[in-house]
Amino acid sequence: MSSLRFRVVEEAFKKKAVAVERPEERPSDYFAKYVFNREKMFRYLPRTAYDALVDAIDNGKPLDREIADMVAAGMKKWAIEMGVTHYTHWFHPLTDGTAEKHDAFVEQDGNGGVVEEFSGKLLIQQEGDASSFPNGGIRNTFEARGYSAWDPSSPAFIVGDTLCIPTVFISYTGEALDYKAPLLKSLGAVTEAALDVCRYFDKNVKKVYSYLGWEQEYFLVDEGLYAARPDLLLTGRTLMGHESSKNQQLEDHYFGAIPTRVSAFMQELEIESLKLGIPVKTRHNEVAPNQFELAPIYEECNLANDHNQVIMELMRRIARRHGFRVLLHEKPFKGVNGSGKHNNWSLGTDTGVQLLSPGKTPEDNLQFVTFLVNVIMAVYKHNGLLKASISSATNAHRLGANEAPPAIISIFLGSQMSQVLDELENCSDDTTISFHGKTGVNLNIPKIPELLMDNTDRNRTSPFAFTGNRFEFRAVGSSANCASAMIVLNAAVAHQLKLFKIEVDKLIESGIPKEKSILSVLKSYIRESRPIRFDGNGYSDAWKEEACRRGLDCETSVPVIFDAYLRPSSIRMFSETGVMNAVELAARNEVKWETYTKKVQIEARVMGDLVLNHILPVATRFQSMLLDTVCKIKNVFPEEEAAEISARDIDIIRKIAFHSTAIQDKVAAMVDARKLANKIENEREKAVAYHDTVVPKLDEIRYHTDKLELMIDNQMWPLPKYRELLFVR
Ligand SMILES: NC(=O)CC[C@H](N)C(=O)O
Repeated sequence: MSSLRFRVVEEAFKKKAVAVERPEERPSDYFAKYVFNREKMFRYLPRTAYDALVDAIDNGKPLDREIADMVAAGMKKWAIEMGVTHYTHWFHPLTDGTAEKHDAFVEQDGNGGVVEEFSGKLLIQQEGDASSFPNGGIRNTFEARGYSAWDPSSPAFIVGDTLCIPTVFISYTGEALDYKAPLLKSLGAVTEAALDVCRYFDKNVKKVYSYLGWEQEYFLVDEGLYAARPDLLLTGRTLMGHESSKNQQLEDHYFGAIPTRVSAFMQELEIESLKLGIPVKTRHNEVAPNQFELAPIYEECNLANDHNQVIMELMRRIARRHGFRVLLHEKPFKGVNGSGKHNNWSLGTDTGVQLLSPGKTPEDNLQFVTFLVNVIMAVYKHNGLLKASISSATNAHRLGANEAPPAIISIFLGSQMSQVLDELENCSDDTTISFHGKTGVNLNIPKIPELLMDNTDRNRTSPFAFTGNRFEFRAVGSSANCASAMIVLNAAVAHQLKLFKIEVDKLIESGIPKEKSILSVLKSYIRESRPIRFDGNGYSDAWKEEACRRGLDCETSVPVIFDAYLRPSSIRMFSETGVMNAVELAARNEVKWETYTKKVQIEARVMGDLVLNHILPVATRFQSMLLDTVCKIKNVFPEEEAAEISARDIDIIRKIAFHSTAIQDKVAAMVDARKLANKIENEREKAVAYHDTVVPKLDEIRYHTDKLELMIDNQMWPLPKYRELLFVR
């Protein structure tokens, strides 16, 4: 009998919700308690330092050393009052995680004692060992320096006894080694390009913001059960497991009553998030059993992304206090919904206009259509690159099934907006615009309903859906750093808006009125970008064929998908927007290929260990028990009767032999494939070899193991089964 499995199941069943200590104040009182936000800046900084810092945050003005010293002193004072003893530069290396190295404030005072100090120098910049983080060959170990530099646009915050300072991480030669540096550059590019275009419509606009509202999906699994699954522990997903008879078919989990242990976890997570200034808003059961979702109110993109990184860490920590492990993997369980992190993206102005929201007047709507069509055009031109931005070894398991979009980027507009664009494209130039003297311009832009139906049912299979006032990039994976997708999207839209402006300006210079120039360019874009628009079922084979015919990127091999970063059109787009140069792009791809290989390699090793040391020995033992029974039957009964009685057991013995042999052979083949792939030096070719020769073996081994799970005595099966992992809570 498998004692560990039964013990953990029994213990999990006994667990009760952990009591959560609720603060006495209301959320609005403790919101951002641990954040050095404007209110605290005002309180703890001299006026000159406050003004300079606000100018740096709002307008990117550089801060001088003297001001940095004042800011550091104010931050330290606040942090020490909050009981803080350490500080850290907090950054996002290319690992899909965060990094922090804590230093105490203490310094020797020269008299045998210590004082607590924190200078502007330490706030602004710190040296780190770049070669110990993924760097794609940019830093060799013998010249390993890199440094982290303060990002004043994201406020410092306190976790435990440590003051965390958001920073970018770059090599000494200036290349970005993280997600934040290129994200900030892409945001600078898009807000500047969008501002230029906004000025066609409103000269009073001074600033444009790029917003992000992420939705974090995740699973919770009881900690004991998790510990009894080496595959979950080491790879984040189950490499084997026959599907549970009941899973999500009844659609009874989605939006259902939140289980009590989970509800306690969510309450604590929300309290801690609010204290860190994260405006968490929505919580609910997701589609798969034991799957849940959390979403905040949207924020400026860089801040929103920092908050997502903070919250993933918080989830991991708080889950453990509640006897759970949180699974952020995109597809922890085969056959049920995977987890996405839908990125709701939009642009807005300092005058309060949402640029992707239909307006009330025809002029407003021309502005709306301008931004809408340019986004569509950017996504069309860079659809392969956008796919590369969300692709990973883990997300590959999720795409294409259970409400996750397929591995082809297309845009869902919904019938109303599609109709508006069709009408625009087909109307003649003269009938489109008519002037009414000085009172303004009458644009015969088709009437756009103010409230567009958010047709969520039909956009479920769309990777990029328009939802009335924003786009929802649904293909992003739950474990990803949103920045990967946001860098590409913001940069591509920035580039597109710049091209648009050049074209429109040329027409205006040739004497064509502004509105007419804008419309004429838009019409050509609507025509050109038509292939990216698709409102149908993204899962159908017909769409796959159709998408290839339309010239959309239909590549499904993750390592090959990454090639999109190095296409001339991508390099041009990134360099012309100043977001990344060719060296950085090449280095990042090295990291992507290497990470892909290592993830598959780890899975292959875990799989080999599990089947050889956990599953096959049990299969043999059970088979031998059946053989015993068959022999005993033979001793007791006449030959014919014995054959009849033991027929079922003999059948199972044969099947176990068949599947066990298959597993043995396939593990050997997988090991050979790995050995061969490991000899390849080129990272891209190695990743391709892993994809083509190792990944299929994992699926084949799983097939046979899952068959064994169905025939071996339940008492003997060593790993917690899907029904236990998904339904015990
Ligand atoms: N209801 C939903 O939106 C499901 C989304 C799905 N879990 C995904 O992978 O994206």
